[in-house]
Amino acid sequence: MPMHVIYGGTFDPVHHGHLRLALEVSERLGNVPVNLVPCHIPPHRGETGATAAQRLRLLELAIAGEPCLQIDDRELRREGASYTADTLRQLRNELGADAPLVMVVGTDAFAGFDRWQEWQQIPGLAHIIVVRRPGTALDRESEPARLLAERGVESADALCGQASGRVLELDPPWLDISATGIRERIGGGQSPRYLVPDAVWAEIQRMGLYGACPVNNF
Ligand SMILES: Nc1ncnc2c1ncn2[C@@H]1O[C@H](COP(=O)(O)OP(=O)(O)OP(=O)(O)O)[C@@H](O)[C@H]1O
Ligand SMILES: O=C(O)c1ccc[n+]([C@@H]2O[C@H](COP(=O)([O-])O)[C@@H](O)[C@H]2O)c1
Repeated sequence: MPMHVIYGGTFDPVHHGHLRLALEVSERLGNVPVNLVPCHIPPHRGETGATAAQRLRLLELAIAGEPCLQIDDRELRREGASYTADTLRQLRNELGADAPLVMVVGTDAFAGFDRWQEWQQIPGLAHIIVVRRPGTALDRESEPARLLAERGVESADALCGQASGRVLELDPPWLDISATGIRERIGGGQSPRYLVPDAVWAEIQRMGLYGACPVNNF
C-alpha cells in the first residue's frame, strides 16, 4: 500500500532547507510524493510575518514543476489553531485504517513533541520521521527520546508494513537556513537570494513582505 507523507510547517517563508529536506525524504522513501502542510494558526508561536494566503502562494511558487512535492492546504481551510493530531485524524479517516501515514519533523520540532496537543494519540495515527538537525539533540530523559527508543526502526522499509506507530530517524544533509534568519535579513535590507527560490524572493518583494522594499534586488 502506498505511503502518504506529510511535512508540516509554518513556512514563513518556505526556503531551500525545507525544499531540499522534502526532496531527500521523498527519494529515501522511493520517490513517494511529500505533502507540505502549511499551518494556518500555529498553535505554538506568535503571529506570522505573512498571512496564511501569502505563505501558501510562496509555497506554490516554490514547488512549481517538482512532481515529488505537493501542497495539502487542509489546515488553512480549518478554523482555529492548527493541531497536527486533528490533521492526522482527518487523513486517517480519508486513507483508511491500513494505509501507512507518515509525518516528517525536524529534531528541533520533535524535541517539544510532548507539548503538542494530544501528542500521545499521534503514534496511533501515523509513523514519525525525525530528521536530525545538527546542534539540536534530544534530552535523553525526555518523552520524545523515549518514544524514539521504544518505537525506533532502522529503515524506511519498516514503515511500509504497518499503518502507524514507528519512528525513523533520518540524517540527510541539513542546510543551515531558517525562516527567522530570512525574515531578519529582508527586514535589514539584505537579499535572501540563494536561500529561497528566485520566484519566492520575487513574490516577497512584489507583496512587500517581511519589510521588503518593492524593488528588484536581482
Ligand atoms: N534548514 C532546514 N532544513 C530542513 N528542515 C528544516 C529546516 N528548517 C526548519 N526545518 C523543519 O521544517 C519544519 C517546519 O519548520 P518552520 O516552518 O518552522 O521553519 P523554520 O525555518 O524553522 O522557521 P522559523 O525560523 O520561523 O522557526 C520543522 O519540522 C523544522 O524542523
Ligand atoms: O499540534 C500541535 O500541538 C503542534 C505543536 C507544535 C508544532 N506543531 C506542528 O509541527 C510542525 C512544525 O512546526 P514549526 O513551528 O517548526 O513550523 C507544524 O506542522 C506545526 O503545526 C504542532
